[in-house]
Amino acid sequence: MPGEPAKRQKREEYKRSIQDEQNAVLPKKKFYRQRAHANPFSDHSLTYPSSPADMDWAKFYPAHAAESQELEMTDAQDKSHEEEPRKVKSITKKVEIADIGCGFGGLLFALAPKFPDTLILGMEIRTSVTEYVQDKIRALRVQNAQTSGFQNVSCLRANTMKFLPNFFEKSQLSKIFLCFPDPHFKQRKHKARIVSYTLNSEYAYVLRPGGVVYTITDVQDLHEWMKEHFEKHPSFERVEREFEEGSGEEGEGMDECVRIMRSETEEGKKVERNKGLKFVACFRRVENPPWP
Ligand SMILES: C[S@@+](CC[C@H](N)C(=O)[O-])C[C@H]1O[C@@H](n2cnc3c(N)ncnc32)[C@H](O)[C@@H]1O
Repeated sequence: MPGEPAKRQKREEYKRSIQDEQNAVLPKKKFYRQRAHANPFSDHSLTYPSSPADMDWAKFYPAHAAESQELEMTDAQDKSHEEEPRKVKSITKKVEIADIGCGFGGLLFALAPKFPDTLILGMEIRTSVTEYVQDKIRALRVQNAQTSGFQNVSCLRANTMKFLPNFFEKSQLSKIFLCFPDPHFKQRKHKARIVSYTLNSEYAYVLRPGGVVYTITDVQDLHEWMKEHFEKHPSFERVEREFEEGSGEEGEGMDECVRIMRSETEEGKKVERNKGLKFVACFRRVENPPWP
């Protein structure tokens, strides 16, 4: 497209101008917009740890970094006469809440002050969108330096369909959010949906017993699909109606996170403006799934 290189250059210049550790200016979304869909099956040049223990979490949550730890020398290192033991910076607590396909991060920014003692992570496949969330987190941390606000939230680029267990250990998470996932309407594209029997087994692996997967969408067909795939999975059970909807007119008794994902996600706001419907379904990780 004519004018594309100039536009790209302008965006890059803008990003460079605000990506300063001490910059408190919030980024402008218009410089980070990107094609709506990234193909989860293509080989993006993604970096990911070979296992959760190899992840440098301190880089993402610097206020929670612990002293560097020396890793014990492996036999291989000993034999190769490596002089220096490998060092990793560890972290004082582990990520417990994951927002999968976090988009521009509306949910993350709303959850961070609600769960100040919990580490929250957004995972997003689109580069520029991830950069927006990272730049906004940096600015909010500078703005809230006095209270250490937003030190508990971070975002990284990842294709969760391929690499979720590379990031999290078994039973590490207490909550997983799947908010307004891409619907992939056509039948031949259903395999790109973020919910499937196989992927649900991965969510069950990283989620602790009693932990909850939160789903919301404005596409009824996708809602039915997510319900069907979680309900038939032995590791999950649907939560109580009150948890999802509340008991009265005002949604009294509705889980706080359901309330937040209905109102604070970018897509949730869009649906609200267009007076559309939102379908919510939440599933609890059961303690001892029945053996098939
Ligand atoms: C429709 S948007 C919803 C964004 C946000 N959750 C919200 O509710 O406003 C879906 C997001 O999921 C991301 N996504 C799709 N497949 C993904 C994958 N395999 N791994 C990580 N992110 C993915 C897309 O790039 C997109 O930003």
